[in-house]
Amino acid sequence: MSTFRTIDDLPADSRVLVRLDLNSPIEGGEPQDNRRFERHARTVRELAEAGHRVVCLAHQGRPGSDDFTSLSGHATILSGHLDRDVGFVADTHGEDAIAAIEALSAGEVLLLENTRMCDDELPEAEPAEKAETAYVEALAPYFDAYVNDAYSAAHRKHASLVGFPLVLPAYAGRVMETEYEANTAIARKSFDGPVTMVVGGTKATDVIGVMDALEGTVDRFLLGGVAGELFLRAAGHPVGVDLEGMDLFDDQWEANRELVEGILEERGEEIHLAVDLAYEDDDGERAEHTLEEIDEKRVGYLDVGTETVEAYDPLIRESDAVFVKGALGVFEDERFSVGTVGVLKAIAETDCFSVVGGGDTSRAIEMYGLDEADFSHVSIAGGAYIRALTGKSLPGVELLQASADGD
Ligand SMILES: Nc1ncnc2c1ncn2[C@@H]1O[C@H](COP(=O)(O)OP(=O)(O)OP(=O)(O)O)[C@@H](O)[C@H]1O
Ligand SMILES: O=C(O)[C@H](O)COP(=O)(O)O
Repeated sequence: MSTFRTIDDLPADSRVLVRLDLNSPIEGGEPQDNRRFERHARTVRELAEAGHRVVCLAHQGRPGSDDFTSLSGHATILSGHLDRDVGFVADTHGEDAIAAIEALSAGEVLLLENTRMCDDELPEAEPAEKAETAYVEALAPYFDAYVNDAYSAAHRKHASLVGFPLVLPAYAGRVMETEYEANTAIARKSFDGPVTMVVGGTKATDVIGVMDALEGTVDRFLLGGVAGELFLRAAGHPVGVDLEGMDLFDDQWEANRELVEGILEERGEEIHLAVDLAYEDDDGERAEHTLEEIDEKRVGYLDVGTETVEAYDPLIRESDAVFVKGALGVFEDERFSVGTVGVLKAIAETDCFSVVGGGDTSRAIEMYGLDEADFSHVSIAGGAYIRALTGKSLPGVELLQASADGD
């Protein structure tokens, strides 16, 4: 484990400023409950039950985007998970925020307004600069400690993530601890048997970068999704191209072509590609093509095929560790969930160390009735998970370590 201080080390009766990541899908203007609330509730509950005064910070969306909203609905959802009131004030650091902070009693919880509604939060800048913003200077004097629980945002150098830990003693929350442990395992742990990575999803550029960075760490990659088709294209199969109206493959192919061809040529033995692919036929049913049958891409492929799942299954079962980044198909449609659910089931049935990352992909676990307890860790991080896999440190994490070292 790192040299963080954790919330176990907090002095009694602290006034604690806690950074959470409650960034959520927004539907009809309302945040949708998801794993992030449940996970962060554990940290907040512990702090409140220990008698600290707990003031939470979080962001939602980016200025100008449709999901850039107030956090009032987030307070309601968090409150439901905690089974205790979460006060909300529609102010980031002005008079109303300060009055609400001052009115807080031991064990009470307050959520301040979306950090990104404060001009000082964005853009990214060095911690020393962020520590001198009006935002940090206005809030910090009201607190004894800063807790960063927002592992999934810890790759951002925003004021609420890097400013406060410079001016307040900083501690890791429970989510920060567990995410850090699991997501850096690929770099820190050594495994006796094969290490496998399941790679899919739509963000091919990201995952291909991960594959490049993990040379020598991962023994084999099982591919599907968009990245899988790009590798098949590099192997000479006429897939991985955009059909009319599609915008998934060609740009990512241009951006990654050399890398994909290089990986395939130099590390081909590590790369396992689909042997069949699934599509929607004219009757709206799932249908499959073997690679041999594909002489031209005529349909959009939405999943790996059944034979591919059969080929991947034993490779997973003999692994000592499996990391998942991205779904093997459009699992949100049950007809095209075979690949994603097939590999997740195989992982769940083994004792291997397993991490499932990516907000979209991890949703398949509850959608298809799998038990989260059958995985070592289901990450709530997207970009931060990618960075951890590629061995990069996160500014928010570094500052927690620096804060502990400075004592
Ligand atoms: N062949 C495919 N064509 C189109 N979409 C696909 C295909 N295969 C998988 N997907 C989609 O990929 C999505 C999941 O991958 P994504 O790249 O969003 O990664 P993630 O790691 O789960 O999420 P995030 O990085 O956003 O946290 C799923 O929603 C699925 O529908
Ligand atoms: O949802 C996330 O992945 C994090 O909250 C980071 O959000 P961002 O990409 O808008 O910084």
